[in-house]
Amino acid sequence: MWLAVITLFPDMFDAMTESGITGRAIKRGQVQFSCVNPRDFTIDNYHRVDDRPFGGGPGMVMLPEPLEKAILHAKAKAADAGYPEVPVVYMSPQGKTLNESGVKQLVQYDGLIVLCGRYEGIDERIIEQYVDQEWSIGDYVLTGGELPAMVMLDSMIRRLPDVMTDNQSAEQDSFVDGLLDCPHYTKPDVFNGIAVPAVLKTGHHLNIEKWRFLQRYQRTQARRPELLEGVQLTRQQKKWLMSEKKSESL
Ligand SMILES: Nc1nonc1C(=O)N[C@@H]1CC[C@H](O)C1
Repeated sequence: MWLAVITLFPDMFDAMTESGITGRAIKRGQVQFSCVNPRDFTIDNYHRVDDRPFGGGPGMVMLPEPLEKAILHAKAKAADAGYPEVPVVYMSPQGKTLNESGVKQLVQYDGLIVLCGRYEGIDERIIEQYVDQEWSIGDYVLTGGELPAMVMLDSMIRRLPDVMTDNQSAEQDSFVDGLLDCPHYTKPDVFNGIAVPAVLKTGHHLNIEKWRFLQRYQRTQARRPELLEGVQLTRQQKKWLMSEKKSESL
């Protein structure tokens, strides 16, 4: 996957490119990643990238010209790399709230240009002319779009084929089928007097699968009941649920 991030703070992305599973995917060439800094496209002596908002009010707004030049530069780089049609995604609280289905949609693209705002945001005319999708990581305001971009890109990169090894599989993640994740345990058998649930040590894979499903269903029911509306249970899961409800009613 070809990725370019337009940001005034490219060094922030070292957290994603220099370590972990995302860093490994980039080093392996599974992801081509680069940053484009709008400040490199300024023409004034002060390298201005922002100015005061028309109509007054607090804060500053990112100037459209450096952003336009940075976007066009990123599009040209993508085309040179063999990706002529790369969507531009702008991270903003006004965007659609990112969730697992949004990640699944975004990771289908061959390439993406991610635009990170700062200050009060960017000139609206850039959004109107160049932004294809606006995405938000939640209803709160941050100082910049860089952390939201890293959150979104992290969730996308881990879903690319062969990025996660078998035992890091993304298939059993939370939300992958609409349910929250089950509890996880590792050594030691007893920690601070609390033992690992016995079923997990039986080696009986079907019983373990049943236990994990019931834990996920009950945890979702207790913490995020609204998620259950979109859950499609398998025949086996419905049977497990029925038998659990019967045993509870006894
Ligand atoms: N929540 C979010 N999800 O994506 N982006 C944000 C976010 O708060 N962006 C900041 C708003 C002003 C500043 O320009 C950057």
